[in-house]
Formats: sequence, C-alpha cells, structure tokens
Amino acid sequence: MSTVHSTTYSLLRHRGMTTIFGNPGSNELPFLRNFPDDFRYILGLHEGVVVGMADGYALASGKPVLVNLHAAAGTGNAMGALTNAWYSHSPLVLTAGQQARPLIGVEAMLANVDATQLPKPLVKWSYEPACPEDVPRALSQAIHMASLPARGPVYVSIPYDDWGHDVDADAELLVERDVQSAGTPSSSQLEWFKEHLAQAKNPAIVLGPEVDASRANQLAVALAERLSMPAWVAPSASRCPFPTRHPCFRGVLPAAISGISAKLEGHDLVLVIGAPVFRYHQNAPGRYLPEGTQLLHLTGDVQEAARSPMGDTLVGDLHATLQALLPLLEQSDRQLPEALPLPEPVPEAPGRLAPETVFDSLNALAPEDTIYVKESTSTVTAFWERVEMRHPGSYYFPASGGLGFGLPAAIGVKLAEPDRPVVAVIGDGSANYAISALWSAVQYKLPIIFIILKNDTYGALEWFSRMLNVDDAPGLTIPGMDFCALANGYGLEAVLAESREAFEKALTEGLASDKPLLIEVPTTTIEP
Ligand SMILES: Cc1ncc(Cn2c(C)c(CCOP(=O)(O)OP(=O)(O)O)sc2=O)c(N)n1
Ligand SMILES: [Ca+2]
Repeated sequence: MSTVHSTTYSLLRHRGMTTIFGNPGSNELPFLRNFPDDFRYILGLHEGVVVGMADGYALASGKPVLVNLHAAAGTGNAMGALTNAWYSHSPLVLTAGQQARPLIGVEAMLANVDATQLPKPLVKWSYEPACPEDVPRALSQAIHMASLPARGPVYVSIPYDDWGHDVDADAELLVERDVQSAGTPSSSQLEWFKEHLAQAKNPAIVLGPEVDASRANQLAVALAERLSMPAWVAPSASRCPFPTRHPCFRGVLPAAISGISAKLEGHDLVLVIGAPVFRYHQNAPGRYLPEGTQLLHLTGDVQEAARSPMGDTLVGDLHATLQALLPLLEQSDRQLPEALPLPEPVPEAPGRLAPETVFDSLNALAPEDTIYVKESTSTVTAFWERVEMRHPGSYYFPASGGLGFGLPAAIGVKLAEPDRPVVAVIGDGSANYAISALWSAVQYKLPIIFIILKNDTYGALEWFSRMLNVDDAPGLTIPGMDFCALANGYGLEAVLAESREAFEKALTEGLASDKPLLIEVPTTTIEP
C-alpha cells in the first residue's frame, strides 16, 4: 500500500527534485526516514543559509527546489532569505514540519501556530493540508504553483504524523501529472509592438533579470543590434541579461527616478524587457521619464505589469515573444552604438588595495565562463565596469537586497553548475549574515572561491548617510574581524591577501584547486 511518504518521494523523483536543502528538527524526522539513495540532502546550519543555498540552486538550474525547514522557528529564520527568493521569482517549494495533529490546538512545543500566515506575503501560496491523505496533492499543487508564471516560492506546513498514512491508488495519478504554460502574443499584439518600435527615432532597451532567467540573452542582443539600440540593465540588477563588453551595452541604470530619466534623455521610446518598472532604491524624486519619451514593457509577471506607474505593458512568455517579434523588425540604418571605453586602472598606492584593483585582477585571471555571486553593496558599479560577463547565468545579486544571500547562494549555484567556476565577491558586512554557509561549502567539497572585501565598514550605508544628511548614525563601522580565522573555524582554507600580487597568487591557486578557498582582502572604501 502506498503511503504519504512513498508517494511524496515518487512525486519529487518524477519532477527531478532529488536535491533537498534543509535543517531538521524532530518534526521533520518522519519525512526524512528511509531517505532514498538517489536523493541528496544539503544541510545548512541556519535556515537563512538553507534558503539562500536553495535560491542559488533554483536560479542557476531554473528548476523547482524542495526546502525542508523546522516548524515556526525555522520558517522565521528563513524570512530574510525569502525576501530575495520572492523578488527573484525563485521556484522554491518550502515545506515545514508541523507538530502532530492532536497537539497543534493545545500549542504543544513546536506547534507552528497559524502556519500558513507565517511566510506571507513572501510566498505565492501557503497551505496546511486538512487531512494526511491530501499531503501528496498539496505538494503537487505547490510544485506547479512555484513553477508556473510568474514563478515564485510557496509554502506547505505538514504535520509529522501524516507521513505514515496510507493513500489510495489514485494518489499515483499526481506523480505523472505535467502542467505547462504557453504565452506567445497574438499577431495583433506583436504588430502593435512592432509598430511602436518601427516608428521610434531613437529607441533604447532596458533589460531585467527575467531575460537571463529565461535564457533570452542572445535574443536581447539580436533585438538591440536589429534596432541599433543602447542597452541598459534595469536598476538594482540581480542578474546579468546582456554581455557587458558588447558595443550596445551601457551599464546598469541608477536606482533613482531622476537618475533614470537623466540617462534616458533623448530617447523617444524605452523598451523594458523582463524587469519591473522600476526597482528604485534611493528616493530621488523627479519625472519618471524625459519629456516626450514613451515606455513599452514586456514581462511575464502580471503583478509587475499591473503596478508599473507608467507605459504600456504586454504580459507574455519573454523568450517566445522575442522570438516571434524579431523576424517582424527591419534592420535599422542607425549607427550601432560605440562600445564603452574600458576603465583606467586605479594607481597603486601603499596600504590597502582599491576594490577596482581587485576587480581588474579578477577580470584578468578568472575564466570567461566564471559565475559571480556578488554581495558587496558599495562596489557594484565598479564591478560591472571592470569585470566582463558575457554568458547567461553569470551573475547573481540578492534580488531584494536582503543580505546573507551571497555565501549560501554561491553554494547553491555551484551545486547546479558544477562545471563552471564560481567566485563569490562578498563584503565584510554581508558575510556575517550567513557566515555558517562556509561550513556547508567544506562539507560538500565545493571548489568555490570566496573573496571577502574587508573595508571595516558598512560602506553602502556610509554613502546613504551622506545622501540622507545623517552624519551621526552609530553602527556603521565593523572593524576587527579576522575572516581567515572564521573560515578556519569552519574547516575552510583561507588566505590573507594584502597586495595585488598576493591576491593574484591566491586567486590563481584557488582557480586551479578542487577545494573551496576564502581570500580575505583588506580594501579601501569606494563611492557606490
Ligand atoms: C538582512 C539585511 N540587514 C541589513 C541590511 C542593510 N544594509 C547593510 C548593512 C549594508 C552594508 C553591507 O556592507 P558590506 O560590507 O557587505 O558591503 P560594502 O561595505 O561594500 O557596502 S547595505 C544594506 O542595505 C540589509 N540590506 N539586509
Ligand atoms: Ca564592508
């Protein structure tokens, strides 16, 4: 007779969800009983690490991922990481062990009271099955909800006395189920888009993370070249949707209303693809767009479409839409934009390395298919200017700015992309939100290079303080940390690199190694 437990594992196996990220408690043990040999359990020592790893894995693989958390406390610890997964549209299926059904009402220890409310609003759907027999169907619904557009995390709370229950033969019907979505626009919708683009005298294109997530990068390049458009990356970039040395590439737009308007001055049409309009950050009021500029928007996310403050939006499958649109567009006779000039090296001076120097060395030594997981907030602009990224899936940054993403996400990315080099570039502040991820990198023998940029400060906040005229905020300096000692404490090899030569030597050795390595680099501070 099939049980809730056996049917669940058959369902997960059929969906290819055999890598489970988790941190167990007693509520989760009956689910983990007889753990199948063809599954792998990736342990994180804190649920922020668990969800960060799962997020990186989902973003890099593009597949739904099962996460197993411990009741309410584990779900609460995961909420910071869930803010990123929500905004990066990560198809995470979060499960949390619930107390046994007879003990939930009396709020026995480990009862997850009002479980379905806890993860909201950072999940598409949350559910606790009304009876054990409904658990496999609920998990099937969760997998399809997480995977269907717009993709995103879901949550299922499962009482631990459900796993041993028998289920009837029809539960097997769930295992084979497949649910797909279409999304190609109609010919009239494509014609409407084409007309706007064909009439534009000086269009620009703005590309968001969904272009990279749907592997539409080369279609975006073809579109920019077809219409000779400058290509900007949408603000607060969490992925890299366009090759950064391409002649059309213009960098990342500032995350400010007035700043974006200034950059788009002179363009009569702005085509935004695969990004919300827009992910502003600093509050810098101004006109949303320059006078006379129109905005066209293509997204797979109905919520992004509905909440945009301007422009006309088409909701559809990005890849299918661009593929259908391109053949309708004539080659523009406008001059292709000139490539941006390469930035000059920063003159070397005694003392700490400039982050720009670290990035120039990284760009010179890292293989061209390296994947970067970035979480040093004050060095984002310098990184995009100096480190070339040309392939899809080459860059990940916390999509809601929730720190504690970088270290664990690098682990998830490496598990999903074992054949590509993975380099994490993490600020000394950010590193502390999920430092125990270093233990998981060692345990699973993942040859990731963790570069810690140590400027002894929350650099980005120092910049924000000046911008907000707050000149006396406490808690912005973080001196006195020894990341090599912290790394060694988790069993990780580490090197302190206080010169460009030392950094380049450590990086070269790390890239050739089959083990993880942490490189601690004392640096100067930088304007974001
Ligand atoms: C979970 C969490 N806590 C606090 C912050 C606030 N915060 C903090 C604390 C930043 C400083 C990060 O410092 P860092 O050392 O990682 O990088 P830089 O020095 O390059 O800015 S940037 C920022 O928005 C956050 N984004 N997320
Ligand atoms: Ca810092």
